[in-house]
Amino acid sequence: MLEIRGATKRFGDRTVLDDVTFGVGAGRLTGFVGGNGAGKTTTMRILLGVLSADAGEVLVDGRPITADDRRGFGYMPEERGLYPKMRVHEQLVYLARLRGMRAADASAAADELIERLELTERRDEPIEKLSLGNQQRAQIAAALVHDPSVLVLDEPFSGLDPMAVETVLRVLAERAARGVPVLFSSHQLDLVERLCDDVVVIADGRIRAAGTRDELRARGAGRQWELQVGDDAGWVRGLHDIAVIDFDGDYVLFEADPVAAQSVLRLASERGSVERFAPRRPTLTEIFREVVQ
Ligand SMILES: Nc1ncnc2c1ncn2[C@@H]1O[C@H](COP(=O)(O)OP(=O)(O)OP(=O)(O)O)[C@@H](O)[C@H]1O
Repeated sequence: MLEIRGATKRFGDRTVLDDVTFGVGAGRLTGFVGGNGAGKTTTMRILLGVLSADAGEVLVDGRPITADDRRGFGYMPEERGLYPKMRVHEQLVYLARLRGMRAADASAAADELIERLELTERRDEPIEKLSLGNQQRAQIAAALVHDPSVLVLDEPFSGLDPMAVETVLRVLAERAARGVPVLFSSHQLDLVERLCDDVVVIADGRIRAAGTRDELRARGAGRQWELQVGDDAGWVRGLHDIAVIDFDGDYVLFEADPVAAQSVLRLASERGSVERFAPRRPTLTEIFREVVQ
């Protein structure tokens, strides 16, 4: 378990992180979402120790983090940092050796990742000759090659095509399944919604929501309702204490408190058959919009 507690960071007189607290559980894929300038990169740099916080602490398994813990981390920084002239396999072996791996193990780990990330045909090409998407895959391989105990990845999916997203996701999910806490930032809420076990939302340097993906979605549930009736549902639009969001013949999506929603259901069943009546769980994008307001 990786945790950050009460982290505050100021640049000059600007507070860019304000009492940031959240955890990344062992074996959990945790998405870190927030708009431009929200504080994701700054938080990740503090987790990695490349930036120090003005207040707060970073913990591993409940105790203060050490330099030794950090040596075991895998990090994909915002400013991608591979050597342009080095060849992919050579680069990965070099990085793994820096982290103390034996030459044969480093080479085997590099080859395994090259295969898993579908870079086999680029194995011996210099990084600078690769397409941007392939450079990104090589970056991800660089973060993983020394078999890290924790993974912190800044926008690992940006610039990847949908097939590459799936490939990278499989590799990350596999690491998480081995018990590694995985934190990654992303602007792509649809991706986070699909991929993550847990979600942390940051805006203006403050954590606005954190929890399992399903908890977050359930939090927003209970206000929107879907009703499908046997014939025309137009009468719902004439009701007062509800707000119709979407209407299509025999279907209506509306916002209402639970009591008002129940009275809509009662009216509907008095009028005829009710095919479906259920609360609608909002998407992560909707939750995000709401919590960052
Ligand atoms: N070294 C610095 N000096 C001054 N301000 C900084 C510095 N680094 C970051 N900031 C400011 O801190 C705020 C948070 O930046 P940060 O890079 O953490 O956001 P982010 O959520 O990663 O954004 P993005 O999604 O755009 O990368 C921004 O307003 C940024 O301008």
